[in-house]
Amino acid sequence: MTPVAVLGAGAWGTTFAKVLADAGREVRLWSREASVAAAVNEQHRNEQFLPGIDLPAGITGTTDPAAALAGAGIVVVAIPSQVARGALAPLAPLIEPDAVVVSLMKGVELSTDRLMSEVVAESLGVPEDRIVVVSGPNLAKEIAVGQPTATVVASTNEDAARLVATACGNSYFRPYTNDDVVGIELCGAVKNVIALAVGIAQGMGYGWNTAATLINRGLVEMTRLGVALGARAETFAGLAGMGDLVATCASPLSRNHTVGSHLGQGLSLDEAIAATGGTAEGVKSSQSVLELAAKHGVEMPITAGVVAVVTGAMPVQDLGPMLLARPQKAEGV
Ligand SMILES: NC(=O)C1=CN([C@@H]2O[C@H](COP(=O)(O)OP(=O)(O)OC[C@H]3O[C@@H](n4cnc5c(N)ncnc54)[C@H](O)[C@@H]3O)[C@@H](O)[C@H]2O)C=CC1
Ligand SMILES: O=C(CO)COP(=O)(O)O
Repeated sequence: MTPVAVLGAGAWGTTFAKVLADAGREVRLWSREASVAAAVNEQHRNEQFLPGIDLPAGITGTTDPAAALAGAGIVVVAIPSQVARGALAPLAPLIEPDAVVVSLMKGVELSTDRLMSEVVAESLGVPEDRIVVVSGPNLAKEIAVGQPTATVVASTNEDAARLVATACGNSYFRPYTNDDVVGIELCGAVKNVIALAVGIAQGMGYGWNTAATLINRGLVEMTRLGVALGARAETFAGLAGMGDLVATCASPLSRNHTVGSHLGQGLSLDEAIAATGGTAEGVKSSQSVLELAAKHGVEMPITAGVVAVVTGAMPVQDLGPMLLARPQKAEGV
């Protein structure tokens, strides 16, 4: 078995490295922070991004991308979506010619509206049949302590999906394969936007009826966009769609939910992001998701409302009244 390289040693990159190591793989974890790489090697810890978790000895930290990538048959990318292209492009010559590249990222690139599988393929020069995406109800802090969960491993190439599923499946992490890459990626990106909306509502003091309404109508609008982009409607009812909506919209561990909650309590966007810490992808991806929707003539009212709030075009108190004032209609996608 070849080693696995994980690029990005944040909360999820480090946790996924642990998942792989617990599944028996040798893992090289590339970090841009020398202190993180040193702590992984010397203390088997990453206190900066994943505090309190002991990491297996099978994970080696490095700041040298060549050392991480040499001989790696699987390369996992866990870098925030908006900086992924710039971070990955210089690494293209270092990727092994037959390596499978896995995106763990849940966002859509601003200004290009590209999905992360497209960003990875373009920036690393890897063909679509060697790209895999992993998405599901996967809150890093729960998985890092071994709580059971499932995920979806998606690729247009079934062999590549199986390779990655075999590499990461262990006693607490259960992967299901899927060939609907576009659908799985949209699930991951749009659920973050809906989690912002639910967080806002809960921060304003609203309860579970409001949350359930946003989650369910969020599912409808993410499905509508997905179908317009060629995804299968049933993908959105699966783990990466409904499953991750439940996890992200309900858990205080979600950074997107937390940013939303701070906004609902009256903090400014900058204050909400600072008070949350970590990467809340929905803040920027809400804008690229809405642009994608506009290009395809798809209506996404909750996403539009979140964009209006995070761009400062609408006060947070107006989000609910705006959504409820929309014309009545029949239920359905
Ligand atoms: N944390 C979680 O529970 C989950 C996160 N994800 C997704 O994984 C991706 C990464 O998220 P986290 O690891 O949680 O973020 P994080 O905020 O914990 O860590 C971000 C990591 O990216 C690195 N980084 C930032 N800018 C960089 C650059 N320009 N070049 C190289 N490295 C850079 C940081 O050094 C850090 O290691 C996001 O797309 C997120 O939506 C997906 C599932 C679960
Ligand atoms: O994607 C996640 C859970 O599946 C993590 O959500 P946050 O990025 O909102 O923390």
